[in-house]
Amino acid sequence: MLNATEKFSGRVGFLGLGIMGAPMAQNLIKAGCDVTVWNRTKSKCGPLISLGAKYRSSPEEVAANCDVTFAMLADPESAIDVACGKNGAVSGMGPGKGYVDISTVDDATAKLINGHIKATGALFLEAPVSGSKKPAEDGQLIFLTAGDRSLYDSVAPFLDIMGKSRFYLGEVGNGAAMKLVVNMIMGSMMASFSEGLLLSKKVGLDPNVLVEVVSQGAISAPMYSLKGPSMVKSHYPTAFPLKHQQKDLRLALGLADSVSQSTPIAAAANELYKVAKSYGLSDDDFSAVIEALKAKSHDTA
Ligand SMILES: NC(=O)C1=CN([C@@H]2O[C@H](COP(=O)(O)OP(=O)(O)OC[C@H]3O[C@@H](n4cnc5c(N)ncnc54)[C@H](OP(=O)(O)O)[C@@H]3O)[C@@H](O)[C@H]2O)C=CC1
Ligand SMILES: O=CCCC(=O)O
Repeated sequence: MLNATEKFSGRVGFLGLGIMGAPMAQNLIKAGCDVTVWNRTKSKCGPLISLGAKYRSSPEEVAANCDVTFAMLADPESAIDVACGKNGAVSGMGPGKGYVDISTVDDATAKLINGHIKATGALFLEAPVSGSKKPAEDGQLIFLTAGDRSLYDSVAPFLDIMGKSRFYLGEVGNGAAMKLVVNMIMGSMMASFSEGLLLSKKVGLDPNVLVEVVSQGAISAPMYSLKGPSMVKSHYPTAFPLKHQQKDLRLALGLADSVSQSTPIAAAANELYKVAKSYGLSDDDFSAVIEALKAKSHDTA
């Protein structure tokens, strides 16, 4: 089993090589880690194999051949399937091993996977991340972890390759909850920003100037400066897929419901993302939510 003094010497598995998983695994390889990859669509493993990664043909085989296995999957369904399904990672786990799920899921999913992993004698850590495609490429992610403290300590050197900071939040479920609260705020912020861009244009202002004004004041956020100029041009190059933002709002609303917390702004934002999905924008960046508002006001400019 890995420990903090055996920096980078353990065998590391990585399941899920999408927008986030691929650059995260790449950073581990570039740092000299012994990485074995698997992805549902095998072709995405190619570039990482070229960089030195090993390949195994199922999550089970990856887990069986690695000390610690990371998973970065789309949603609760895929996270459960890859961990607990046929030839899933659980089948290859056992005492001395660890499973770290980085996917954004709800607390019930994190607890379910934790239960299956722990039943094998292995350790479990949930570790969803804040930060998008570029921070993943730059090793600047923020890890929101919870679960087995000893696994957290063991994998800290790997988290530090992929990220700039890490939080340990205690019981399994707290990582998912923190991530969902953060993304609930983010989804509402983007919906509100979209309304502002369209309103500024409708009243004859230059939305590019609005972006500049916002960037200099108290509501400045990197997200606005980063996405605003493209949104003005109706360009939505995908960093965080809109379908995932809507999934996170849906899960956050479920979390709020479970504790009878009122979240009317997030609920309204969720409806907008659902409209955007119905327009075929699921795989565009989540900033494409602005298109839902354009259609509502019959403004296609
Ligand atoms: N993009 C971002 O900015 C961020 C995303 N996240 C979260 O990270 C996770 C991954 O995001 P991202 O990389 O952007 O997403 P992508 O959609 O790019 O990648 C999703 C990954 O999940 C795999 N997958 C999907 N369904 C299944 C399934 N049924 N069985 C097996 N594998 C499956 C995909 O495999 P395949 O290649 O075969 O489709 C792919 O590897 C999500 O939970 C997202 O919410 C968190 C922070 C930032
Ligand atoms: O889950 C996606 C988060 C994107 C970000 O934090 O920029």
